[in-house]
Amino acid sequence: MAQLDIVDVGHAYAPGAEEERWALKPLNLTFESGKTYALVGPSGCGKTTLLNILSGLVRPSRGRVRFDGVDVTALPTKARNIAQVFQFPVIYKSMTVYDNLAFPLQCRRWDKARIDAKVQQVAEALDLHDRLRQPARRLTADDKQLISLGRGLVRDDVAAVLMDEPLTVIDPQLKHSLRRKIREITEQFRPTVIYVTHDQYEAMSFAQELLVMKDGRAVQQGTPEQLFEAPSSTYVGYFIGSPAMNFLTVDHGDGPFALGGRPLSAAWDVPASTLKAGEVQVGVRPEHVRIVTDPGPNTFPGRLKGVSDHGAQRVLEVEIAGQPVRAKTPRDQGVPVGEEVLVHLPRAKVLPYADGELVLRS
Ligand SMILES: Nc1ncnc2c1ncn2[C@@H]1O[C@H](COP(=O)(O)OP(=O)(O)OP(=O)(O)O)[C@@H](O)[C@H]1O
Repeated sequence: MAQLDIVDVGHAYAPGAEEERWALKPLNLTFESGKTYALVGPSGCGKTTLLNILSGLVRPSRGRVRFDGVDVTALPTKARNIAQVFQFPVIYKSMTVYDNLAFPLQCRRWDKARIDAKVQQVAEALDLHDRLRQPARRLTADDKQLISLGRGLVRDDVAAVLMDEPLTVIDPQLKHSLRRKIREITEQFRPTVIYVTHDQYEAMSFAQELLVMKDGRAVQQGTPEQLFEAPSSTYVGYFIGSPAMNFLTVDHGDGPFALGGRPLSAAWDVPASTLKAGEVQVGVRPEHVRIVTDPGPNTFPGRLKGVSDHGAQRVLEVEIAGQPVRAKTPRDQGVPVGEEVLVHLPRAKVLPYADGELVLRS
């Protein structure tokens, strides 16, 4: 498996377009060997363009693509030695499951015994070992998608596995198990994986690192935990997490922040001199918001506006100083009686944002 480097790569579909309108603004990225990455963001943010630049389907308007230090920018897809899994499973319909998995190795002229050992190993991992003699066309869509992945994994020399929304056509009830299966397999075989999805939950539960994209830019890269605990912008805070992060506009003068006339402390102090005139917000995840019975620091009177069920948890819709706040609480905690509630925002989990960007600890 290879390390993939994107060096000052940018792309415009319309030649001559000004850089601000490029589908992918010039950027530098490293995808380390053996790690799983998810490119995540709303439709049109440039995920597929970046993936296609890695696969060679799109030649970037600018910059270089390197696999293990070798410049592959000018190489076509088939010379890059990558495996691809698309939205729709790609299988050889007339072949058995065995032959689908064996085909890439036959093309590489492996001997029969070696092919057999490798196909058996990968089929075991995919849970397809008892269906190797079946025609591949008879399998369900999720199993066909596993074959697409398996065809990449049988090759020892594959540089990376690129997946573009591989769960799109899978039945909702099978998505969860297929995602778990793909994750188990990638942990076992440790390929370099770049996985494109617009679904943040899919990205968070699959990848070791996420790259959040917006308007052709990579706005934050980090582990699921880093993106959850410290979104670098309100955009990432809204995009990652369910429900989204709460953002509350606060008053700020020379002293600490205030919400509805009461002091509100953030995880770190932000000197007033570092804040420009724009809007200042604090962000706090619904998972960290607490409904309490006693007044205290960072505790605000609120009104309970609604309750919704999220499986094992409930989401309480509260209003503090006229602003909506969501609290995610375990189901067994019960629902407060009456409309008047006290809401605690734990200081360590309250992050400061100015003009939509996280204010870093100075
Ligand atoms: N072949 C193309 N020709 C012209 N413009 C394109 C082409 N492909 C993509 N674009 C534009 O480039 C931008 C980025 O598209 P891209 O498909 O990379 O985004 P995406 O995040 O993968 O979105 P989606 O999830 O909808 O595929 C969009 O504005 C899109 O309309």
